[in-house]
Formats: sequence, C-alpha cells, structure tokens
Amino acid sequence: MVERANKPSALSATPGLAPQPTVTFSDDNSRVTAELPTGETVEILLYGATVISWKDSRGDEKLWLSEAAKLDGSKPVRGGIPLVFPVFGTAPNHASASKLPQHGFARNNRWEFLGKSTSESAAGKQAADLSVKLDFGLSSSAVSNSDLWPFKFNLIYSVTLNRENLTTSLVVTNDDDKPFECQVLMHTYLRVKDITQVKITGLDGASYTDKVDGASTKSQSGDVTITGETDRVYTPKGGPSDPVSVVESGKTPYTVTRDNLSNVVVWNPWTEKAEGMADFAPKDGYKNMLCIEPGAVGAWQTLEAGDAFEGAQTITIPY
Ligand SMILES: O=P(O)(O)OC[C@H]1O[C@@H](O)[C@H](O)[C@@H](O)[C@@H]1O
Repeated sequence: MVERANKPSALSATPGLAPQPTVTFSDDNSRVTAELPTGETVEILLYGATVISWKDSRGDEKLWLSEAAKLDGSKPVRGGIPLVFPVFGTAPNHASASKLPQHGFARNNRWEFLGKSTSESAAGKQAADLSVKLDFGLSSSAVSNSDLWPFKFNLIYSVTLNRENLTTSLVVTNDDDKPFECQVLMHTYLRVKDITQVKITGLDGASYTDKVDGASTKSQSGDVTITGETDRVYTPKGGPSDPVSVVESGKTPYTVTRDNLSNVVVWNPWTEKAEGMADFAPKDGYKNMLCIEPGAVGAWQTLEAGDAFEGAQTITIPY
C-alpha cells in the first residue's frame, strides 16, 4: 500500500483493518514520526532528512543525539543519522567539489517528504510482519547553496522501519547532461552503554586510512576497540553484505550490513575533540556513542548523465 502526501498531514490507521503503522507530523512540520503497531518508532527531521531517533518496542533509544544538537536548521545535527553527500570531509583539490562544505550539503538542506509505503510479509496480517517506509527527496533546484556544486541531480532517501531493523537507502540520480563525481555516507551515531566495553567485529584484516595518524594506511588485526580518538576509513575485506557488529559486554546490540557501500568509517571523538565541539553535550557523551558509517567514500563514484547510484545500510537489533 502506498500513500502519497504532497502536503504534510497526519496519516493514520484505517478503521476496520488490522492495526497499521502510523505516520505523524510535528505541529511545525519540521519532522515526521512513524510508529509500528508493536511500538517501534523512527523520527526524521526534514532538515537534512536526518533520522534523529529510533526506538525499539520497549522505548529504548538506539541512536545517540547530542543534548546540544541544533534541530532548528541552523547547522547539521550532531547525532542521529546525518547524510553525507556529495563529498565526505572536504576535497580542496577536487575540480568540482573543492568549494563544498565539510560533508557536503545534503545534511543542511530541507528535504521534501514524498510519502509512505507499508508492507507485510506473505504470511501477512500479523503486526510483527509489518514495516513502514518513508521517502524523502532533494533535488538540485531545491538546494540553497547549489552554486557550490554545478550539477543537476536528484536524491531519494528511504527510511524503512521493521521490528528488528532500520534500513536507510539513498538513490542518487544524475539529471545533468554531463558526468559528475560524488561520495555518499550515512553518518550513523549508535548509542552504546559504555564505549570501553565495546568491540567491533567484522573488520579483521581490513585495510584502513587512519585519519588521526596522518592518513596512513594500516591493516586491522582482530576486533576494533576504542581507547582514544578514533577516525578510520575501513574497506572491509568481505562484501557489503558481510556484517560489521557492535559487541558490548558479550551482547550484540547492533549488526550493520551494507548494500553497494564499500567503506565503513569508525569515529569516536573521545575527550578533547568532544570538548572542542560546541554542539556536543554532555561532554562525556563520547562514552555513549559510536559512529559506524557505511559509505562509498574511498574513491569517487562517477555517474554518467542519466545514471543512478544506490547504496543502503541495514542496522539490525535483537528483539
Ligand atoms: O563535525 P562533523 O562535520 O559532523 O564531522 C564529524 C566527523 O565525521 C566523520 O565521518 C569524519 O571521519 C571525521 O573526520 C569528522 O570529524
């Protein structure tokens, strides 16, 4: 079932049918929330199409969001899942991306809500089988600082909530008559209980660029643990569907699989960097967050005129 909404309004359950996911808008139309009949929720700020909350059926938050994050459109959100496009970091020497701000402009423009779709498995009719997908769009004509990147493009970002996972998927289409190069990344801030008890599996043997050690190239040996500022661009050895898992105190709260995204950035600012970010609060919040960022950032993706690139992440939680 697909419902389209040109103008944000409340889209709710249909009387007489089995309970359906609900989709509601905040009074100021700044954000949209979807809830499954079983209680899981996801909340997306239209500014940046930033996922700012994802809760399981018990109401436990899965994403870290800074208490000082700006949610008023004045700067990219510190936390949740900001979207990085068309450049990861900055690229001062790149022919067409050199003027772009850090991490591009997808995360600091207001996106349009395109509509919701709901689906249920073939077994059907059980609340547990339901999922809801929310689609958002951003095109070059709607980008406020479009002169920084001289190409016509269209982005469709889909956020799909299931009982046990969240999938975010980005389709980039080149609407220009010339090719362009871009990078894509989903800057996911996962919430953890205690970063000192966390290890990341699935990266053993992967090569990585260590951004806190002069961008040197290294090879991962064993699991990743976080004991200081960490900023690494990994290229996992297995395919994108090979999971990267966060293990904490013997449990596996998150398993991340990727589709067509060949890199995984692992980031934690630790003490000094956290101190230096005005929108990072509380200052010891670095203990409760871990960025696992699937992306296509190790190289530029070249899109010929009319071509499209699609990449996705799925984060699975136990339930
Ligand atoms: O402060 P920003 O622009 O949100 O970036 C946060 C971090 O994002 C990570 O993806 C980068 O690898 C880091 O280098 C960067 O510091």
